[in-house]
Amino acid sequence: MAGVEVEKGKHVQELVENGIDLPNNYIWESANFGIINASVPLGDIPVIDISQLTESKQLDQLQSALGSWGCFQAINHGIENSLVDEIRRVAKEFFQLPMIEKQKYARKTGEYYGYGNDMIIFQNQTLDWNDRLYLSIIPVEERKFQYWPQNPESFRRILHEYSARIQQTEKQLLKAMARSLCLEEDCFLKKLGERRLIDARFNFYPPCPRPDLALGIKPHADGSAITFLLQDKEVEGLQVMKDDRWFHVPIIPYALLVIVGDQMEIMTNGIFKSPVHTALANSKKERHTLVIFCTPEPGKEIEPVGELINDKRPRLYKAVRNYMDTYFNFYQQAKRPIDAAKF
Ligand SMILES: O=C(O)CCC(=O)C(=O)O
Ligand SMILES: [Fe+2]
Repeated sequence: MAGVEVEKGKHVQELVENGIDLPNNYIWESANFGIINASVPLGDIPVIDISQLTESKQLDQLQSALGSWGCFQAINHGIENSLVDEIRRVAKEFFQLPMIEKQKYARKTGEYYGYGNDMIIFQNQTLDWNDRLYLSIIPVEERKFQYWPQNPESFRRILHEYSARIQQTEKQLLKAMARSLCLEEDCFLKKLGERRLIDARFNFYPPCPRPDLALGIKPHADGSAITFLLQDKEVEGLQVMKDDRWFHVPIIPYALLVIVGDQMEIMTNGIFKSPVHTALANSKKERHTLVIFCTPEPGKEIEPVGELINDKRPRLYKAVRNYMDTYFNFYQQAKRPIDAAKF
């Protein structure tokens, strides 16, 4: 990925603090997957107690959720409410720091990690109304601590605890996903590799002067295997597409929204769906979310599981290595990035 960024823009927060009108490069003529619409229906997204995934009823529920919505609200995920409160608090405190303090962790042009805003990859790209802090959390030895805030003082400790819990949940869920498809339970874990990566992306959406014209995050499908999204406790904004229609994702304050990523769609030969989703901007309230991306070990080749290819279901995807390299080429086109991996 390094080197593809053509230019680095201003943080959204700086635009807001300088009181300027919405710049042209944030304005969507019409979003690729439909126009911005704040009045879509609330989605009936399945809610699954993931402490019960040993039971066949819950496994059936899981399979059905991931094959239709491509996401579900996980409750009883093993991360205590107090830790969720803590991570929300330190994230908010970080984004409230003066710009000069946050800039100590600034993302370098062309790199992923650090504090920054939407990467400018195309000359005429429409930008997301969002600032973010992007950190690699697993494997622990590969953390780039120069980007891990030391202010607020407890940030690193709390993120470390959260990472450990997420890592357990990821493993448990990847096994359950395999079992729900009658596959050997380590099947996805092996495909993704021992040294697979987990990244954290703290999203901050400042209030936006024209939420009818700008988007918090453009429509996209995640390039991960699976994603854990901790929504803002109070402020809505996330929409997910199902059968070509948009739905609001309801807030369940301590649930994690588990989203199928493109790698999982490839491994399951299209049985699990990597859904297109977007986040709206909000005129009055700021919004914070924490997104955890679980991705394959770098260089691993990802392809459909053999057992999921048969006469009724021909192979849909090629083997793909370093899928994220192709990801941004499709980022802003009117098709899902995963189409790059189709035959
Ligand atoms: O913040 C949200 O609600 C969505 C974020 C998201 O989809 C992402 O960071 O990939
Ligand atoms: Fe996403």
